[in-house]
Amino acid sequence: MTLSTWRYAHLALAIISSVFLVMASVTGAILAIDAIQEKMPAYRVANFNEITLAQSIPALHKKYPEISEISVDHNGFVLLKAFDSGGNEIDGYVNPETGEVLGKPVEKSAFIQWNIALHRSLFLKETGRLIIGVISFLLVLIAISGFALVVQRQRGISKFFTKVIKEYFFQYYHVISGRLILIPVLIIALTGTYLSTARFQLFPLDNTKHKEIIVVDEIPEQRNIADFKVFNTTKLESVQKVEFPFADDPEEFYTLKLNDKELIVNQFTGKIESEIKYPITLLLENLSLDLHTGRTNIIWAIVLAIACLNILFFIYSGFAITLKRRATKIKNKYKAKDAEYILLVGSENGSTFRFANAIHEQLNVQGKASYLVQLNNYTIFPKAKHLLVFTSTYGLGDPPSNGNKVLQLIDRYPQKHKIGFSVVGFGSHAYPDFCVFAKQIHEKLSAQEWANAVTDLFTVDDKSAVDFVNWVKEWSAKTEIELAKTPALYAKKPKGLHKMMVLDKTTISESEQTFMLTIRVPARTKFTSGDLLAIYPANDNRERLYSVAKCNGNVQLVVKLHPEGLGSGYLNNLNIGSVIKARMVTNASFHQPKNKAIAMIANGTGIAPFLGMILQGKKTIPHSLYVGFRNETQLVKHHQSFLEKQIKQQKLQKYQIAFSREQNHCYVMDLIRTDADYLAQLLNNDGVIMICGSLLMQQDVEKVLDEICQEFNSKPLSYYKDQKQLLTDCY
Ligand SMILES: Cc1cc2nc3c(=O)[nH]c(=O)nc-3n(C[C@H](O)[C@H](O)[C@H](O)COP(=O)(O)O)c2cc1C
Repeated sequence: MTLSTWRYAHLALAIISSVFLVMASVTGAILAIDAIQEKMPAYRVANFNEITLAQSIPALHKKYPEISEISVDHNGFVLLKAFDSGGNEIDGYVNPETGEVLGKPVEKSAFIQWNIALHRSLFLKETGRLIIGVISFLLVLIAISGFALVVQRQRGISKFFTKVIKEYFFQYYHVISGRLILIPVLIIALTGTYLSTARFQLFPLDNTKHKEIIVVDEIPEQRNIADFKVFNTTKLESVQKVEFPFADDPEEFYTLKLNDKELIVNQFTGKIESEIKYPITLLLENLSLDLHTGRTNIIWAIVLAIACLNILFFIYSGFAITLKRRATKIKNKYKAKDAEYILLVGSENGSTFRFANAIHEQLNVQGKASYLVQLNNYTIFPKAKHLLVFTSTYGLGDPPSNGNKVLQLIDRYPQKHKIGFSVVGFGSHAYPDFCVFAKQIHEKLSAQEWANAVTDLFTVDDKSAVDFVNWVKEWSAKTEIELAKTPALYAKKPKGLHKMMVLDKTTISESEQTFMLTIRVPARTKFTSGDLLAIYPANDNRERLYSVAKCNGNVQLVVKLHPEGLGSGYLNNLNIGSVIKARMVTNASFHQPKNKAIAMIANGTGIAPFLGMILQGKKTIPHSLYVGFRNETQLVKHHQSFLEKQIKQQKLQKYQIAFSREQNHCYVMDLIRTDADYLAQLLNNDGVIMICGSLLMQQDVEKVLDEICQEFNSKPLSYYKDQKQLLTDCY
């Protein structure tokens, strides 16, 4: 069967059974937890597996002269029904070796009984049991089709447990957890199905009865139960129930109901008078019950509980995968017969549609008659000038399911006039057959008389917008049709954005092109100085990142307005009270090291994260700052007064400012040179240097620091870099 057939079978079965499966999984998990709990007051004695009936029965008789029955449940608890020598009735769990009463059997709570009824029969009696039986069987089929899908995805049974390539969260964990929990799910499903069939007596019944017993042996004078062979060879663990003889009458016997057979035993001689072996169907029913409920083994009960919860995750993630696949809507303004640009898309999970749609929309905006269609809808396109094929590859270089017929269709529908074509393959180098199906289409089209290749085959690895733009540039140049060439436009839209409000903003002027913004982030946002704020100024996927200071729980940015700057222009246009959509990006490699002396080096807007780090600093840890600006502007004065305040509060040990365009022309490198001794010592004493600002400044500063390290510490700067004593965030 092909991948898509298995996939449709898997999906159809899941849809049909999902509601019942959810109910059965939830109640199943509750009952599995109940089975675990049931074992908690442990009435099972330590050497239970060793005790024989010959040891237990005489011991119990000593304490309880009148015993009617002993039963042993699936937990290994021994339940005694008897009267003691005082004539008191006993009905409880006992120690089988001493007769000590350990506890009373407890009835299942109403809640658990309600769950059992729902799980077994949906409160619909026989009809419900039938439905549950069918659902169990569907679960068997789902597990089998799921197994086949994993085998196909991993390319063979032998690679079943090899690495799964992560495409996205739901797809990845659906496969990963599916592989791990497949066997328990299959066992739950098979045993559930068997229990239902047994309930409806689909297998022939075994009505074997004990033969009529005629006792021929004489009654011995002394009866010694401990010597009965059958009691000596029967351990408690293989016993379900022992029914005791009513009276000292030769017609009364012991009835031993064991796990696999039933025996009638002479109460005077210990002779087995009759034996019935249970039919295999009954043994299977008991085994199914043990496996389905986890009643005999706590570890298995835990596995069952996990498997039930996992079924819920399968259902959720399975539907999330399907919805993602189906989310792609095709909107066409033109009909196939009128269109000049035919965009044929082969896609399994929908991502290739995103790229094709981006081209389709641009052609439409330019008034070109574009028609987007799935590969399998290939037909005659009477007015087509350009055929663009965008297709992914699956399995062993196989087509995606909406493109599995296209190679035959190309043969069946030869176009009637010359058409230019171009093929873009979407695939992943993680798979050995990279973009093989796109190659096949390219070759197929190249062999058609009517087809002219406008470009060579282009390939896109792992949905790379940059790779895609390489094709856009080439096709656009060849056809002279203008298309957007910024990769960000073809990349995935950002997710997880939060609303954030502008609390404060300084203004710019002719002499001051840098401004400061204070933004309130949602209450539970975790961030610290040195992290980045990601904004999307054009409401598309173009992202701009700004290094932040954390001041009183708010984000503080220092931004320089660039003439054509997308991000800086957007931020500058915001007013106090404006709300933006943005997200915080953790920048762990530029977090303030704890309990270490720090020298901070910055130029221009690079001061931003340090303003927060100084505020967050401790009085006992020395922090120093070296910063360079062009001119002494209003904002710089604002920074100065902030730094003075921090010096007074002992959060900052010292700071120095260099102005490159003021009279004395000083650069941040000059400040570092004059403090060489201090910085060399700082590094020697395990301190850290942090640099934030322009890449050019970083290069120059690192050069000077290297000279200092060589001169004072006889070590290169790279030594301290390796020790993580030099942290940088430059742009
Ligand atoms: C199960 C599976 C099998 C894949 N097999 C291949 C393959 O054989 N060759 C390849 O180049 N890419 C392979 N890929 C990667 C996809 O072709 C690639 O992610 C593509 O961008 C998906 O596009 P779509 O979302 O439009 O289907 C495979 C992906 C998955 C999930």
